[in-house]
Amino acid sequence: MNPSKSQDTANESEFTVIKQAAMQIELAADPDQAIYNILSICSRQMGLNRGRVFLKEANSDWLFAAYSYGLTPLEIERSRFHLKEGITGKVMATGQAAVVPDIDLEEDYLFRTVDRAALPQEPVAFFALPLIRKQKTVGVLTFNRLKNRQRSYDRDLAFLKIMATFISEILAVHQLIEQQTQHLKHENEQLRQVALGQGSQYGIIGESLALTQALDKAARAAATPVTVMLKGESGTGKEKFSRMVHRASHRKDGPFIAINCAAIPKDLIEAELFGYEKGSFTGAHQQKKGKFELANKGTLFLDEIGDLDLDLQSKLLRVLEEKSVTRLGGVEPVALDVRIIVASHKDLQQAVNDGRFRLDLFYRLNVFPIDLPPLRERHGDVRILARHFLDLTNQDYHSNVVLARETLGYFEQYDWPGNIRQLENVIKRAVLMANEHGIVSVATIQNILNDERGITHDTDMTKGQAPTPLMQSQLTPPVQDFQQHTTDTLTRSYWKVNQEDADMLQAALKQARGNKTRAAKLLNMTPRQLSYRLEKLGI
Ligand SMILES: Nc1ncnc2c1ncn2[C@@H]1O[C@H](COP(=O)(O)OP(=O)(O)OP(=O)(O)O)[C@@H](O)[C@H]1O
Repeated sequence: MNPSKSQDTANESEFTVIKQAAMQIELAADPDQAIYNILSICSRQMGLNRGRVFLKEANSDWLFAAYSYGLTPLEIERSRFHLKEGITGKVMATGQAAVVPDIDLEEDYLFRTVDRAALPQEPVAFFALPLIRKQKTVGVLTFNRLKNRQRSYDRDLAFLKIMATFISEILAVHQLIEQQTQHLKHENEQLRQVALGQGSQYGIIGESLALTQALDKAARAAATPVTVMLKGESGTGKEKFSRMVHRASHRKDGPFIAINCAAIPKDLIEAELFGYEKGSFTGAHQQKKGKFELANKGTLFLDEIGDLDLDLQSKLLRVLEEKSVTRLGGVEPVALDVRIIVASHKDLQQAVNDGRFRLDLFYRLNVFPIDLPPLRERHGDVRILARHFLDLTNQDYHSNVVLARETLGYFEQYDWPGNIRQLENVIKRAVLMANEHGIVSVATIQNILNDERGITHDTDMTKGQAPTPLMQSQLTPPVQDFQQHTTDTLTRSYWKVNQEDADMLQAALKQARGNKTRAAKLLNMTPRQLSYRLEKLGI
């Protein structure tokens, strides 16, 4: 071949190799792969063998082969040089490239990595180039090649300088990615801790993204006087969040007053909310402050706001607009300084569309909505909550019950229509029904859930349709007064008394050694409710 033609071909193939090597910079996120590819290209296409990239070990004066091509694991392990040792050490110290034309004639060549016998018998050359970043030597790139080849040392050196630049670039980009990832991880962890800390401080347990987002919003709302609307299915923690907003706000030393608009008979709720003057209606024997007045300088939580009838809705709107309340039968308005938090498991927008909720009131209340996720969307939280409720129940019952591993798995795939309240209730019941070894099996949980099949969980928030009221027990004792009524309604939500509950009542009695007051406490009901149920069930 004529010499200039062969030179052209060599240039062309070198250019192709450089292009291939340059493309590896795109892989900088995976430096193992990117640098391995470059060292492999150098060996296979340029005859530059046993490529190694030496970097400094953290907090030591030793260099090690962080990346290599064509070396055995043992050779890689032996590739360690002190900063003052050999040619590699010199290049690291001086930042100058070194070419050893014949390693057998070079005193500083240590033969540490590869035995001489393992190399070709003919003379072998060695190249060592500094890897430079911001004028600092950060590592050394080394190769062997046969001494007697057509390509000049200068030409190989020039080519390797380009490779060293690519490798330095890859290391730098990788370091940047690592730093940024670490920074983001750190930031994420801090945010997670803040959100978790916010929650656990207020007894709100869980780590899921959906919950953390809700916690973050609640924390923001707490810092302002804004009206908050908590939206979520029954048992998702609306009351718990309302307490958090109050306690995290500057009103925390003021009163927190909660009222469940659905639990109070229609004809009594107005007096409950706004108060009344003595003699204003039959039975009003003395003046009474309403919830608004009681919540002055604090927070008023109006739960199930969607259950207020239209007439009361307009009265409520007036109070909110005028920031004052006039007791029933009174004339003097009382000025109010109250943060309002409302909650509804109903879709209030739908209620507005259906003409069941006033649009102007909706706008006044829906200033800062916070969606509370149902348990089925809080991935990972079911396990944490289950363990949390188990600990609490074990403490309360002085027991040491554990959940079988499969039980936790079963919990995770269950839909939890009654959300956290249902999970809490199921755990309490499960502790009472654990086997003689104190283990709760999946079968026990299935029995408990089967018992509950008659309960209609009101999930209007997700379905956007008219709610079906929670099934009330046929055996509900007569209501004594508002307070009792409210508490009873909350406790009763998951109590559907039927023959199947007999087992549980008996288990509680056994655990309480026949003491009904203690058994009632274990079951989260009043002694009167327990006696009533025992009587009806003929126990
Ligand atoms: N994230 C949570 N961590 C621990 N316990 C929780 C959490 N959320 C709710 N709970 C518990 O679950 C039960 C139901 O919560 P809460 O009463 O706040 O729900 P709700 O949405 O107001 O229900 P409803 O709409 O039926 O009134 C309570 O016993 C509460 O303490």
